[in-house]
This record gives sequence, structure tokens and C-alpha cells, in this order.
Amino acid sequence: MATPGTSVVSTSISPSTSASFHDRFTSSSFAFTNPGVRVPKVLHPIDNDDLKLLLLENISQEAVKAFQAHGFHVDHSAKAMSEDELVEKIGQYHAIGIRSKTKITERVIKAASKLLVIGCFCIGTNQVDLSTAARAGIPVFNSPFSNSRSVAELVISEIVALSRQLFERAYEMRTGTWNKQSKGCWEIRGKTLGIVGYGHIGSQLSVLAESFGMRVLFHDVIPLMPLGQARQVDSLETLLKESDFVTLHVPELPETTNMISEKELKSTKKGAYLINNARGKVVDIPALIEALRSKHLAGAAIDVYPAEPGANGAPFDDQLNSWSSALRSIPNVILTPHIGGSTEEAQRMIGEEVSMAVTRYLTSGSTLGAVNFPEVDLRAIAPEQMNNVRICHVHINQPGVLRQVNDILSPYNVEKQYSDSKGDIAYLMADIADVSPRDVNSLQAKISKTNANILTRLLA
Ligand SMILES: O=C(O)C(=O)COP(=O)(O)O
Repeated sequence: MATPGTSVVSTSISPSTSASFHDRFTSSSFAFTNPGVRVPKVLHPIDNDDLKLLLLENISQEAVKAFQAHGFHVDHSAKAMSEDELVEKIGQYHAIGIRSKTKITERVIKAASKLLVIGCFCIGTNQVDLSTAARAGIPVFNSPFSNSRSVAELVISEIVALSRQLFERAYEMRTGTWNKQSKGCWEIRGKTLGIVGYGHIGSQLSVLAESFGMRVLFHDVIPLMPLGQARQVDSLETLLKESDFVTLHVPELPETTNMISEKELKSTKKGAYLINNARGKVVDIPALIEALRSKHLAGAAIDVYPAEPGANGAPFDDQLNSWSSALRSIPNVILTPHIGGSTEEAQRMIGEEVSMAVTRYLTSGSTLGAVNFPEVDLRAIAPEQMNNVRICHVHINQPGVLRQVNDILSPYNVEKQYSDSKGDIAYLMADIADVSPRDVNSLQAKISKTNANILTRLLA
């Protein structure tokens, strides 16, 4: 593991010695042991052979290794970067990998003249200006569920710890005081857990909680199939009124900002507990402090905050969040430094998954799984089609584009073509037969000059 505070560490291995994407995933070794299997043509971007990637926030070494195996140059850092640092550095990179702290703002995207793709090595993508990225032709990939088990397990531990005032007792022992008591300490069996947001984490948690004998209610904006004996309730208010524990698993959106505020906290049962491992802005913390001080709530576990430090060792104080010392002073409040998804298992899986999506986009143009982009993919080019070229054309979604592009392609046979749109952005992929190597650059130049062009890449 990289130590906190280390600067960017730069590594690359030569493309000639590295295994290609297709070697690994359609697998020459598989073909070797299975002589009937055909290995597709391996594609390379025609105009940026030396792809440079910046990985921030201590992204797993699995990702570093996977990128290096494709010959990419990787700069890795344990820290997040500020907007100013990013603006200064991002211009040299073709891809960036971040977790939940680094903000990719419009200003950063404007400075990112070479940037082709953003990988969020986490679930959340609220830290990226997704629409500006899409308009700049930059797809954003994330890992929609690989850390959900880790978060669900943490929530179970917090339910038990809050219910038994575990952190209070453990703190007293650490500071030399014996304080054995049962008052206000409960089993969780038979208690009601209210899950707000029944996605990958909420539904996983629902199963774990039932195995502890809890009754599970959930609220979601769409009707969903309840797992086990869980029951969907039609309003947040009903959930708050009936639950002994309320846990939040919603994304950061304008609609979820301060979703739990004074009014909602007043709707909770007296003696209930609140758990937030979702996003800091979902809970109005001064209102939570009030609900805890008045003893309406019996405790809270908080893992995420409106402002979080960018590196380990940095202070978590009132300068960062004005209420931080007030929150720290309240008994039976468990504060953790955004560790919900921080397990070896989750980080390894996320590293593999997001590096694969980013690599697939860079080397084959596929946007399957992108969160801000039309999802387009083409089947591989057969090995005998050596002079086939793949066109990846991101453009403004307006009439007449396909006619213009297909006019340019008319001297060639279009082997396959697929196009889709999402809002203002459209993406066309096409495989063109028998393009002589000397025509490849002019083909790219012609398509790039069409009036709706955002980004045209050719892979050959
Ligand atoms: O997956 C998420 O969205 C998380 O909140 C975890 O973020 P992290 O990778 O720990 O910065």
C-alpha cells in the first residue's frame, strides 16, 4: 500500500512487452490450449500510442497492474488533488482514475485537452460534472456494486455497536474507567430497520439484517421486488415513524440534499438511531446534532460528510465543517472516515472492474456501462480483416450527422455500424473494410471536420 503523503509515482512498461487487452480477455493462452479459437484483431488508437493515465486516491494496485499490462504509462498517487492542482496537471493525461474525493469540475474538464475517459473507482459519480464531461466527449465509468457487500457489513456492525453503546464502553475502558451497564442497551433481534434506497447496498443489507432477526422496511423512489420478508413502504415519513434504525443508501442528487433534516428527524421514533454511509449532504448535520442533544435520537453512525479531507492525516475540524467539534462531543455517535467501501476485497474488485471498462473504451471504443454516455459496442474485428479500421465518432445529437459521415465512408465497405444517443450526445461506432494505412489519417481528419463532431478516434 502507498503511504499517505507520497507524491505521484510514475510507472510504465513497454507496449512491446505487454499483453494486450484481447490477449487477456479473448485470450491467446486460451487459443493456445484450444487451437480452434480465433483471436480477434488487436486494435490500437492511431494517434495516441503512448497513453498516459493518472490514478489518484490510492486506487488499488490491481488497476495499476492491469493498465501497465496494456503498455499504458501510469502515475499513481495516494492523495486526492484539488481543482487547482488538477487544472495544472491534467492536460498531459488521456485518462484519470479517481474515488469519491477528487472533483472533476467544468474548469478541470476545460483544462483536460487530451482527456478521453474518466474512471470512478467507486459507486458514486456525483464528484464529476457528468454532463460537461459528456459534452467534451468523455465517458465516465464507475463500479456500480463491487463495494456494496463491504458497506452492508459495516452497517450491520454499526447497528449492533449503536444498540450496545459499544464505542462509549470501549472508550471508557481505553481511558481507564470500568462502567458496566445494561440501561439503554438492546438486542437488535425483533427491531425494525428502515432502509432508505433499496439499490445494491440497501437490498444486500436487507438480507443480512433479516438473518439477525430484524424486521426490514424500505423506501425507494421506484417500486422494487422486496427480498425475504422485507416490505416496501410508500413514503419516507412512514419509514421514519416505524423504524428503530434508519439507514441511508441514496446517491447525492439535488433531491437527496438535506433529505434528512429537522422535520424528518422529528418524524423518527423517540430513541431511534440514524446511520449514514451514503453521502454527507444527505443529512442536515446541525439538525442531527439537535436531535441527539435533545435525546430524541439515541445515537448515530456517520461515515460521510459534506466536506472531507483529501488525504490521511489531515485534520477533521471546525474549519472543514463548522459543526465538527459539536458532533464529536455527543455520546453514542460513531464517526468514521468514509470507510464504507474500504476493504481489500472491494478495492481489488473495483480496481479490476473499472480498469477493464476504461481499457476497453481506450482500445476498442466500447462505452458499455458508461454513466453519462450512450452505450455502444461492436463485436470484435476478425483476425483476417487486418485492414479493417474502427471509427469511434462522438458527436452532437442533431439531424444529418450519419448522412455526412456515411458520405465520407462511401468509398469503403461498412462492415458494421451502431449508433445511439443520450440527451445532446450521440456516439457512432463503425468498422470499415480495407482501409489502406496511408488513408487512415485522412479519414479521421475528414470526419473530425464534420460540423457536429466532438471527438473522432480511429482504432486500427
Ligand atoms: O463507492 C462510493 O461511492 C464510496 O462512497 C466509496 O468511496 P471511496 O472509494 O472510499 O472514496
